[in-house]
Amino acid sequence: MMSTSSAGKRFREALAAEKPLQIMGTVNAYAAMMATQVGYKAIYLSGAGVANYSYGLPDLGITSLEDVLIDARRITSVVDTPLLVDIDTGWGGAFNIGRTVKEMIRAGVAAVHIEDQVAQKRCGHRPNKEIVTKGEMVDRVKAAVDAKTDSDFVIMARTDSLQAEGLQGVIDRACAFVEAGADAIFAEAMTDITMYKKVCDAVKVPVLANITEFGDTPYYTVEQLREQDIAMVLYPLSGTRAMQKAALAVFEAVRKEGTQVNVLDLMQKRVDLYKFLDYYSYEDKLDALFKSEK
Ligand SMILES: C[C@](O)(C(=O)O)[C@H](CC(=O)O)C(=O)O
Ligand SMILES: [Mg+2]
Repeated sequence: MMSTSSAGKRFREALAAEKPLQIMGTVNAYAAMMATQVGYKAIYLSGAGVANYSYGLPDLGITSLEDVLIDARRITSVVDTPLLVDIDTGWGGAFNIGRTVKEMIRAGVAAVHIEDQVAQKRCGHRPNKEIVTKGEMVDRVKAAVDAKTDSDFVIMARTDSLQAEGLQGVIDRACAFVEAGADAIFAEAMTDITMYKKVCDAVKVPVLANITEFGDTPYYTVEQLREQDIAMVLYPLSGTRAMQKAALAVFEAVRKEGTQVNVLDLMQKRVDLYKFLDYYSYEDKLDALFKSEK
């Protein structure tokens, strides 16, 4: 049963129900179904995920609004779980950002995060990131907030400023973005757990911690982050990275050994696939249809 309440409202309900809210990255519709059935109350479409795995491109601001919308729509078509989407820098000036927000809401997305990097952005956990001025990012946030057609839709402002401006820069920016109407803050690439509390204390909106792998942030637990007052924990690509590693092992084994028998354990079984897809109920309907035609 698809829900009738707005996706933004469902995201806010999830935030109220779980602290910190675990947000699991789901690179495609099927991953979204699995994460939902495992019990995640919110899911995520990663910009890096779309670029890397849907388009075979690095996460450098090369993909566009429509590229991300295609993947977002596929997810919102099959699950009600509120979806947070990475819109990078919003893909342009104020009018572009406004259009991005409206299209995301139309696509059934619950929340987006927009960041203060230059258009030619990098992954948040890479060196030499360049950021726009606080004023320019405030304009981005205002354009995003202004474009909301659902007041419950969540605009999360991400700041990549730790590298260039230190923690004080992060805090100053976060406060300015909240002032401009941001509903939540994404404190990107924090390097020490105590930084989170300082950001949370400075702003009165929910703050997200990105616990991505192989980056600048240690693997803080939900428990540790709760103590810092963090409201959301993001795992943008955890399942996806595991999928790629398993697939590579299978590709290599079949090529080398001429059979897949030694890598079957890396694969999801047909019965499990069908369970997550609710395949059997489709088959039952099909059987009933054919029977009634006889
Ligand atoms: C969250 C992120 O923006 C993403 O696109 O998933 C990336 C994640 C990553 O590269 O590990 C980021 O942190 O920049
Ligand atoms: Mg990203």
